[in-house]
Amino acid sequence: MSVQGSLDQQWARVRGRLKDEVGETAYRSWLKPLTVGSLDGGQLRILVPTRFMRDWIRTHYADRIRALFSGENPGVQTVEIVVASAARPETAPPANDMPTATPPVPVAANPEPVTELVIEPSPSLVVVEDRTDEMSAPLDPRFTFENFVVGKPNELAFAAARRVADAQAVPFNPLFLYGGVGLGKTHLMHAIAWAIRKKDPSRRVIYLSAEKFMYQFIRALRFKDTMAFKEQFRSVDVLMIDDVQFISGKDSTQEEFFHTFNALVDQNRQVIISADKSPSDLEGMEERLRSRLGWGLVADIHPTTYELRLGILGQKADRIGAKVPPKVLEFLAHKITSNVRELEGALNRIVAHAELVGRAITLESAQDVLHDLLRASNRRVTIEEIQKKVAEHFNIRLADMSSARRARAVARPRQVAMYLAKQLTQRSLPEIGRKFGDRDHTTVMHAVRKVDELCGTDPAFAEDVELLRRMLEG
Ligand SMILES: Nc1ncnc2c1ncn2[C@@H]1O[C@H](COP(=O)(O)OP(=O)(O)OP(=O)(O)O)[C@@H](O)[C@H]1O
Repeated sequence: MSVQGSLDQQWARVRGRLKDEVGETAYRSWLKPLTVGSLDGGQLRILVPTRFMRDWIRTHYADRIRALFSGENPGVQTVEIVVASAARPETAPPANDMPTATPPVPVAANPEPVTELVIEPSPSLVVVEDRTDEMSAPLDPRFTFENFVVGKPNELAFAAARRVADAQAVPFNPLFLYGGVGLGKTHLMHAIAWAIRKKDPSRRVIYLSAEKFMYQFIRALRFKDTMAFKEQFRSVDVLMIDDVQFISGKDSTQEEFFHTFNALVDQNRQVIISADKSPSDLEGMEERLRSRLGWGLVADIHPTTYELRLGILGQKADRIGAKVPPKVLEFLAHKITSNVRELEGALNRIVAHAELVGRAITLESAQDVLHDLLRASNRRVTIEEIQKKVAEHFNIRLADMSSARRARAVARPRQVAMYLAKQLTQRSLPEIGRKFGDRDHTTVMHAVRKVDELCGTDPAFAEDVELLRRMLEG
């Protein structure tokens, strides 16, 4: 037998093993179109029909191909994945990624721009309990309902997600979750998938980002495989598409999505969508799609509050078994207000640092570790901000910063705010006095002295003041 002949045979065996390992769907999508090229000085060339397949295979399968092939043929030391028209895909895709004079099956009036064709695939397609589909990546095990901290800003979205997960019949279609970056949309979607999976493993749930939906669609177009694409998406029980704003302005993907969406809703299958904006605010989205997206329940996730941030930090610290003093958690909840992802990142950094240096976490160490982060959010602090933070901290009304009330519960926080205004701003005593309900500069002076004195005698009070100072100045 020729060398090529035996390579072909070895490849056939390797492919058989790969098929068993990755499953029929992934095999058909990615591995079947590959052919074996030459073996030269230990380097085996595997030929793929397109550049994006090359990149995907390199990232996901090249190591495995090498391991299996060298088992068949010890002469194989490395595997190189190369684009070559010699590859023989069953579906006969074009030889490269660039558009040909007659592009494959342009189904919509406005074909996608060419750049969409080279979007890097990544394994974010998750098919829960569809065991035949090995394209699936696992759901994030941390993203469960149990790990989701509920507060005012997300209670509606949480309740809606729970309802969808628990209901026997489709309660509203679609469920549309929207909110800013890092506020828990993906977390809730995964939580729904986990809950459904637990309750009824036979239900087919697909979760994927709109970007991957588009990628799959374009790939199906290129491989003239749109029937399989449609079948895959229209036969599910629950379809979740994350970050749907991604397909704004992508007309043919929108078109396909619209049909998929309608087909599922018509069959009373649950559709769950997330986006960074409400359906009516999704620019670049066809009117009929926008309107359909708003037909079910639209639930927004608001920016976090201090209480929610503190709750999330507490839960997260417990979960990772880290001993973080409450003051540090409060400090973080005050300082990192952008989104939950950053909040978690900050906590992780502090915990990792403490473990590394073998020291307990303190307010000082936290501040050191997060120096860069805090500096970035650092601005010149104003008296108004000081008043607001101090009022929040001591749980009094902001109006009492300027009111005439003299009860200790109000007067003491007011003094603290004056003290901090003196410390943290360039304002003179009379200026500060004016901001606190037109008080005299001697009142401010007295407040500064009083707070100084209390800090010397009452450690808990000193700690409070220090915490506030750090929060305000970063
Ligand atoms: N209420 C919450 N309780 C616990 N963890 C949360 C909560 N909200 C968000 N998180 C966590 O914050 C991180 C970011 O959340 P997620 O990825 O779901 O955000 P997103 O809204 O999908 O953001 P993006 O718009 O970037 O996709 C995740 O680690 C998630 O677990």
